[in-house]
Amino acid sequence: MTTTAQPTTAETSPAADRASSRVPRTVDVVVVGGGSAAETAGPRAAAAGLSVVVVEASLVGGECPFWACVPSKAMLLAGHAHRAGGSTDHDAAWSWALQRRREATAGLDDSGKVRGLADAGVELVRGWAEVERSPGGGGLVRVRRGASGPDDGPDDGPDDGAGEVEEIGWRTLVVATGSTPSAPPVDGLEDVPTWTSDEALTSDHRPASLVVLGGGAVGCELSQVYASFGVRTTLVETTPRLLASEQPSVGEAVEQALAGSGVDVRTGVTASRARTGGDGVVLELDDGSEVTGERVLLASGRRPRLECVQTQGLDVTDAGALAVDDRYRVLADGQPLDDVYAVGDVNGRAPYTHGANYQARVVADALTGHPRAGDETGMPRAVYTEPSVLATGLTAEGARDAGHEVVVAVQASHDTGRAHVERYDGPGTVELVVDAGTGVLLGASAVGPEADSWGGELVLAVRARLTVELLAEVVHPFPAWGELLLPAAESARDQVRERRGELPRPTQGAAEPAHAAG
Ligand SMILES: Cc1cc2nc3c(=O)[nH]c(=O)nc-3n(C[C@H](O)[C@H](O)[C@H](O)COP(=O)(O)OP(=O)(O)OC[C@H]3O[C@@H](n4cnc5c(N)ncnc54)[C@H](O)[C@@H]3O)c2cc1C
Ligand SMILES: NC(=O)c1ccc[n+]([C@@H]2O[C@H](COP(=O)([O-])OP(=O)(O)OC[C@H]3O[C@@H](n4cnc5c(N)ncnc54)[C@H](O)[C@@H]3O)[C@@H](O)[C@H]2O)c1
Repeated sequence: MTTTAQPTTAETSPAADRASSRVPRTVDVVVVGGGSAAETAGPRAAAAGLSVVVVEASLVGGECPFWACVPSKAMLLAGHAHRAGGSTDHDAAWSWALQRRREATAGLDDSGKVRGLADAGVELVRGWAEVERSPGGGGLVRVRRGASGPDDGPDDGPDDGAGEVEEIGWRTLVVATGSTPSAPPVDGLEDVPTWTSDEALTSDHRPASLVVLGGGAVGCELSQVYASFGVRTTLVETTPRLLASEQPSVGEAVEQALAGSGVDVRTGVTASRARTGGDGVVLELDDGSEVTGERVLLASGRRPRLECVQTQGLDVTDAGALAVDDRYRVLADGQPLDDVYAVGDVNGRAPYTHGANYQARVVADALTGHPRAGDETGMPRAVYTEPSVLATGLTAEGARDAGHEVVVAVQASHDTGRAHVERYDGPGTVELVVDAGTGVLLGASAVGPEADSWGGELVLAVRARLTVELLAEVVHPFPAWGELLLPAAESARDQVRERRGELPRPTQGAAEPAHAAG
């Protein structure tokens, strides 16, 4: 991300502050990083009467509204509409998609969000923060005004305080610095044209062809975006299937959907070398084959941003995230610190906007005198391809690792009233992971049109630790997509009953014949 934000009237004025900046003031809470997590935690703490400063080096709102969730969804929806319309005028459709993206991202203008913080009583300081902890608790942040990164010099924008260092004392620190794209170790990659998702979601350029490296959420979503607008798109994924951390039915269904959108999906192969040639870039794969494209889109994961606390003796997980306990207090030498929290992507536990927001709510409660443990049971994982994915809770492997004996029910069906009405014959897959003894739903995934919405029922079921006995009795309105859940719930229920030696009830089937009339 390269954008450096300019100050607005809602921010503290560096000129006015210059004198006072020599005498550090101390506030109750400093939040480093002004993304989703900060936008949730900051106003809640301020509403309780705490003095709160948010330090942001780039745009207030962080990744989600400007470079990630929002532009990618705008492009996915535009691409879906274009495919559904059947037009081959990709130029016109692309222009319209860019227009939709600009509207959705407010043209990369964060002034509305800046006003939101100010209205909530949160002070914003623009610049790059570095943290220092004091031995007795609390500490300082040093903010280099106008700098957007650790190695950036001051910019020469209208911020006449650019380059100044302001010190602000904190009683409690919340690290909410997010994550940044990480490039895989592929020889020659630094010498060929590449994009990260940040660049792909801000560029107006529609390449003739693209190689997407990585088949996680970013790779799947952005492959479908580009293929929808006529870009020859190849997706390369090391593991044997897409979305490999989910149950197998998820990746299989999404692969079918991407292939249907024109993506050439190559799984089980790793890029070993990149060179210029072909359409621009040639990527040599470890099975001896090659793929080419105008450029490579790096969708191979992200790493937490720890620069601001690097020298402060905080514990880091094997995955490079700040280690936290279940109250999101940061660990040092294995012990939680009472005055340092980490929320959002930087702790690596639930790297989604809703994950950041949930953790921030838990921490805001602690800051305002109501400490509690976070419970991420049922945290949803959505992928907004068409059809979309909603997964929650444990996979079968995760459940077994946690000591459960599991039954798994998988149902792939588009035989519902809704599919009939919408003439939909793509993937419609529900997979349930159930504790074999108790029948409690431990994890679930759904792939189908609008699964991100109707799959919410599975999120609630896992969070509330409901049984499949109950789930199989839930009635869905006809003709709603939610009817896809019934066959899987009944199958899981019957498997659990069989194990207990009880006779299975006769299943009724999700697809009532009424929809087939005529
Ligand atoms: C392409 C893409 C699509 C995505 N789509 C979705 C989606 O649809 N749904 C979903 O839930 N999630 C999605 N995500 C994930 C989501 O964007 C992140 O989980 C979320 O933005 C994390 O919020 P955060 O507050 O932890 O960090 P961020 O939003 O990254 O905010 C951190 C902020 O900290 C600032 N910062 C860092 N270090 C410093 C410092 N030293 N000083 C000052 N400021 C600093 C950064 O400038 C940044 O603005 C997507 C991610 C990508 C890449
Ligand atoms: N809808 C959403 O909520 C959403 C959307 C996009 C991203 N995100 C979040 O953004 C983060 C980053 O997503 P991501 O998809 O970049 O990361 P990821 O870690 O989920 O997936 C990266 C994939 O790249 C593959 N890979 C790594 N090196 C490779 C190589 N050399 N060749 C081929 N494949 C390689 C990995 O096997 C993995 O499957 C995640 O935390 C994700 O949850 C969320």
